[in-house]
Amino acid sequence: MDLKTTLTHDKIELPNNFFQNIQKYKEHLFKWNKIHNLTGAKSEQTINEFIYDAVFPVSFLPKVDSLLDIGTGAGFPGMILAFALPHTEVTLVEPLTKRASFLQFVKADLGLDNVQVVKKRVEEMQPKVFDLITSRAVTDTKMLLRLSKNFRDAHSKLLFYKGEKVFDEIETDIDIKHKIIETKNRHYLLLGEEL
Ligand SMILES: C[S@@+](CC[C@H](N)C(=O)[O-])C[C@H]1O[C@@H](n2cnc3c(N)ncnc32)[C@H](O)[C@@H]1O
Repeated sequence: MDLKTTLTHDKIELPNNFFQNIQKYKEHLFKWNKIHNLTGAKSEQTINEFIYDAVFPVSFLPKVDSLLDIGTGAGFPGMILAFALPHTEVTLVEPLTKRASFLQFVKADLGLDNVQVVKKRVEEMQPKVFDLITSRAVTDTKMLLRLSKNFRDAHSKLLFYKGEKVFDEIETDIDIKHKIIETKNRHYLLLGEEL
């Protein structure tokens, strides 16, 4: 996949320095991933697919001032969204030392003023309301709703990156409005009282 061509074709609005940041991020990820097991995505092709998957929601998300990404791992989707949304304060919560250190290194090296890395489990964070909460490949929807309780109010939106299992997950007692945005490889589950 040629990431730039695909994103330009999809008319996804991105800041001027987005691809510069992506280039540096990928270089760091390749180096760190050789030593530490940061992500299963090893080839450039797979990493480009992960980046596309992370950033695609910019095409349908409302403007948000603050974002919490639960379990960012090596950067998906929170770090990629932070490159795409430089005016959004992005908090990345990740308990594993190596992954949190990598995120902190990327923040420092790329000079990302809008990123904060919290090396904790989300349950250990002080309560605070965010406009948007994201999460990919961490746990099921019911548990994510439980884990995010202290970090949202009636105005907040949640965006969970899901596969086809999403249909089973939303059949259980979820008492919040939702929409599913489907692409070829992804079911984006958007939730919120005000949808
Ligand atoms: C399978 S990885 C997915 C990482 C990344 N979101 C991605 O899609 O590539 C799950 C991540 O969630 C983190 N995690 C697990 N439980 C968590 C919790 N309670 N709070 C915050 N992060 C958690 C793990 O440390 C791990 O890095």
